[in-house]
Amino acid sequence: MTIRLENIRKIYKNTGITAIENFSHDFKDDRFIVFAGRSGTGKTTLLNIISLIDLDYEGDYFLGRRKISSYSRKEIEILRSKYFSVIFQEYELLENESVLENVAISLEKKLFSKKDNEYKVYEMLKKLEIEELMSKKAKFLSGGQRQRVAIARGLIKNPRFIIADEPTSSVDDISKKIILKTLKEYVLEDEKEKNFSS
Ligand SMILES: Nc1ncnc2c1ncn2[C@@H]1O[C@H](COP(=O)(O)OP(=O)(O)OP(=O)(O)O)[C@@H](O)[C@H]1O
Repeated sequence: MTIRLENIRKIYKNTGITAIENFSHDFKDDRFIVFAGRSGTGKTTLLNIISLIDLDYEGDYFLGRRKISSYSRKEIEILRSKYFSVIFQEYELLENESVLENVAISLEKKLFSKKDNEYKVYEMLKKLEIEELMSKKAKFLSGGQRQRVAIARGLIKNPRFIIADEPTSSVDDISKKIILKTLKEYVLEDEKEKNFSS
């Protein structure tokens, strides 16, 4: 599946700032893409548009063959939760819940038994090297561990697209390495596993 952006222009109405001007690109779902650029060049703005958080822009956005603007708000919400996982720098966890609960929350509970869910979470935590923290409450975790929990939560629902805005900017070096390795492996792994075909 491809995301196609055509002539995207974003003006923040409150300030009149043009954050994106005439941006066009095709994004394939089997690529690991990094946006680099000076502060204020529109990276976060673009990620918000791609992940269907910001719908207020000019230009066309195609998800697969269909234009996003042809869907209702409700349908867009469903698309967002089905196809995207978004990971921000300021990760929000349920502080009084365990790591297991924090990650399992994004699984479709009705599809699996509790035991199956636990196993899936365990396997994902293992990839991020935090399986030993499974029963620990979120409030007792370090910054790097918290971000790894957020990544596990994003990946376990098997999204087509994972959008991460500076996911390693405020974590320790070991967490940084593990996060990048896991994200790359996820993107480049066999396509067959992912949510339905394009
Ligand atoms: N909510 C907003 N309202 C008004 N202007 C905004 C808003 N968010 C961003 N901007 C402006 O849009 C431009 C692009 O900002 P954006 O945050 O997308 O850049 P960035 O490349 O992600 O920056 P950084 O690397 O510092 O995170 C900037 O000039 C910024 O001031």
